[in-house]
Amino acid sequence: MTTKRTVSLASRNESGVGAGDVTTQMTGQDVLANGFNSYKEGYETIEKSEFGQQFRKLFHYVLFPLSVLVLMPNLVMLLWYAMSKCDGSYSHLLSLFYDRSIIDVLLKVWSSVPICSLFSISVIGGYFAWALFWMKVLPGRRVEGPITPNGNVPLYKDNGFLHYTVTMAGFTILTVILKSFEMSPSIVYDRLGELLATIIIFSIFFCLFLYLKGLYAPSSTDCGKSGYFIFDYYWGTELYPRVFGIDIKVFTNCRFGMTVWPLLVCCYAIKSYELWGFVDSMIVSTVLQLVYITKFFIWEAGYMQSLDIILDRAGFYICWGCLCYLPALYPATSFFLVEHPVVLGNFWASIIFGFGIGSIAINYLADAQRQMVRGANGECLVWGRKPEIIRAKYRLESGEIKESILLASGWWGLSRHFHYVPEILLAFWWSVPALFTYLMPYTYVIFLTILLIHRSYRDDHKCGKKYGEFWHEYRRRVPRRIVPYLF
Ligand SMILES: NC(=O)C1=CN([C@@H]2O[C@H](COP(=O)(O)OP(=O)(O)OC[C@H]3O[C@@H](n4cnc5c(N)ncnc54)[C@H](OP(=O)(O)O)[C@@H]3O)[C@@H](O)[C@H]2O)C=CC1
Ligand SMILES: CC(C)CCC[C@@H](C)[C@H]1CC[C@H]2C3=CC=C4C[C@@H](O)CC[C@]4(C)[C@H]3CC[C@]12C
Repeated sequence: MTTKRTVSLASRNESGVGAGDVTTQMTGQDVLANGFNSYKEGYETIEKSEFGQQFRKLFHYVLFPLSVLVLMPNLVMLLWYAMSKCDGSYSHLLSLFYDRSIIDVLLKVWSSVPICSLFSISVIGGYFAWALFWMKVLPGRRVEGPITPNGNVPLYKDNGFLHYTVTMAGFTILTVILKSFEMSPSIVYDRLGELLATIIIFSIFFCLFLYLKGLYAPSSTDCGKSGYFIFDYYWGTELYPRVFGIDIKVFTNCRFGMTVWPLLVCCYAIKSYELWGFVDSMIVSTVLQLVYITKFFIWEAGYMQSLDIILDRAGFYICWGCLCYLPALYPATSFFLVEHPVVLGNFWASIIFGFGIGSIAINYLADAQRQMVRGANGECLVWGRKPEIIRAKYRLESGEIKESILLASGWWGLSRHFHYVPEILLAFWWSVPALFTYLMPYTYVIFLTILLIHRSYRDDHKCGKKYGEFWHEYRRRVPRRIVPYLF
């Protein structure tokens, strides 16, 4: 409960905001009572019985995270095995299970590669050293992340794009040097299995370290535990852990996951070139992925305001996910194309490329629009008109009332997560060069669709809790979740 103090929450005219604002006049107490409680009530009706509550708790804190912890490392290795040893065919992979038990198949897969070999330790260790070095020394403007529920404002060095450029340049130089020794970075394609196995094992211990660090030496007050070890290990115990000044989530998500992805895509393209020469399907898919990743690094400061950073703690889900799952799955279409080259011809290659670039552009514009409106405090034009905005109030843990802008026009007026539509489409466009004979090249698009639908619910839940009645007002104005008029 907050102390009963009156706060004027609708200083619309004082702040000089335009016609699209919500004109709600409430006290701080009213907002917190009406907004937060109504949301909570809706949530609590689901948990009617004592049994229901207990089961929900058990599922949320133990069963679900435990399943993810057990399944994901094995699924990553099975994905690699299907890609490299089963001709990219899931039915071929499934046929292994006909005459063997699951354990036998998993043993076969894991034992087919050396774990922690000198090669894999050198490659992964070498990349870690490279990324940490440049992350530390490259300059960048200081960017403030959004204020956390505990009132902390995390600071970042915005050197992601520079880091990406230096790394891609370094990769090009390394490729030339290796060539003079008759070697090639395509060895990464040949030995991906042992690299994945090694990083999986390393990351499991790394997440344990993060769990302990959050409990015994947290970097800020945005930390804590639920009391369930499995859940805390899976979810993390700290929002913004730093080690020797290195922001762990920036490292795992951006300097590792998002940077290793383009490196792998390039290694696979080189392998394809070595096998077949120039193949247009590989080129289209590779260039679209590289444009998308370049866009990500241009927008990296914006990523610091996304769910991964402001809501998800540094645990197995995000850190293990970005160290292992992302490098295995996200470039999977390129891996597939190495052994399944397709000649598209200029016409289809240009059509696919054009749609891919269009989708990337719309996704970027939607993300940028929201940031622009917030940055300009609503004093700007959206699609040539004054933006419709909601000045949404929320309360920090300390009880302090803050204000944020919710944009309800432009891309954000079409649906509440319209930017997910081009995000899914762009992934489709870089997968479709593999055509439709196999399911494998669409694994990422399928995963992404599920992830983003689930994420839209998570975000609604988070924003409903944070903004209460203001979020409901936004939902009334923009009723569709992702697809305009439909869903
Ligand atoms: N390829 C992949 O695997 C994935 C890619 N993505 C992409 O990453 C990017 C970021 O997406 P994501 O992190 O999911 O979420 P968003 O960038 O949409 O961030 C969600 C946050 O934005 C704020 N917000 C919500 N609605 C509005 C509004 N109408 N006006 C202003 N602010 C609003 C809220 O934060 P606040 O608390 O600040 O109000 C909300 O929690 C997108 O381009 C997405 O497509 C996302 C997930 C997976
Ligand atoms: C079950 C888990 C192991 C699954 C782990 C999933 C994570 C690897 C991914 C979850 C959300 C993903 C991302 C969110 C937003 C992004 C911005 C976009 O422009 C680029 C991709 C990404 C950084 C993306 C990366 C993987 C996730 C963190």
